[in-house]
Amino acid sequence: MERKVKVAAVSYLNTKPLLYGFRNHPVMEMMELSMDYPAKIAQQLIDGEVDVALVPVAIIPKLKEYHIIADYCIGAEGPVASVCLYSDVPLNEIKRIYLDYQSRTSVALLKVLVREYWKLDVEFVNTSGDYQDKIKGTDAGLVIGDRALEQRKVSPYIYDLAENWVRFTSLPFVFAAWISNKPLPAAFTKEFNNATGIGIQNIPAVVAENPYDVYDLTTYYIHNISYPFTPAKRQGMQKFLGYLMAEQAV
Ligand SMILES: C=C(O[C@@H]1C=C(C(=O)O)C=C[C@H]1O)C(=O)O
Repeated sequence: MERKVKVAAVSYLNTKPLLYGFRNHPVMEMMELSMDYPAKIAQQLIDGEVDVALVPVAIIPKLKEYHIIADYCIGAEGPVASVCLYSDVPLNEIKRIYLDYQSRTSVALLKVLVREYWKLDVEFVNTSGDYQDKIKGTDAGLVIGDRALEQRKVSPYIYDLAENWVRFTSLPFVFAAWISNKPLPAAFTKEFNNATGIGIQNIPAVVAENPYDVYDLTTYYIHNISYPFTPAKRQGMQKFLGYLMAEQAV
C-alpha cells in the first residue's frame, strides 16, 4: 500500500489499553489514527472513509467484505460494567427504553435480550443526543461507555448486558473488534497486532496515565472488559450474529 492505512478507534476509556502500545511504535509510520464514538466509526468503515476500525460487531452484516485483523477485542466474560440498562424501577415494570445513539452492538444485544431472554413488552426509543436525564419513572435507558460508568451512581436498578448474555448463552460476548473492509498487507497487520497487544500486558501503566475517580479502572480493565479474542469469544460473536440475521435487530 502506497498511502497510509486509515485507522479509527473508539474514544472511550475501554480502548486506552488497546491504544497504549501505538505511541512511538513503528506501525505508526504506516497509519494515521482518528477517534470517535462507536456508531460514528462504524459508518466510516461502511462508507470506506477508513480502512480499519474498532467497530461494533453488529455492523458486520453491513460490510461487503470484512477481515478481523487482530487478536484483541472489546469483549466480556461476565459483567462488563459499562453496557447496562439503567432504570428507576425493576425490569418487569419498565415501559420504554431509550437507546444509546453512540452504540450499534449494545442496542442490538439489548433487543435480543428483551425478546429472547427477558421476554419483555417494551417500547424502544431512538436518541440522537443527550438523553440520560430522561431515564426516570418507567422510562429506562441503555447507556454505554464512560457515560455508563457515571450512570452507575445515578440509577438504582442496573442490568448488565454482558452478564445477562453470558447467563443466557453460556458464552462470552464481543462488543467491538479491529476489522478492515479490505485485505491489508501482512507487514502492516503483524505490527498492528503487536502494538494493540502491548497495553493489555501493561494494565498498571495504562491505569497510571488515566486518572479517573468515577470507577476503578484496574477492575474495569482486568475483571470487566476481556480483551483477548479467544475461540470462545468467536463462538459468542457467531451466536450473536445468528440472532441478528434471524430477527434483523440491527
Ligand atoms: C463495553 C463497551 O463496548 C462498546 C460497545 C459498542 C456498541 O455498543 O456498539 C461498541 C464499541 C465498544 O466501545 C462500552 O462501550 O462500554
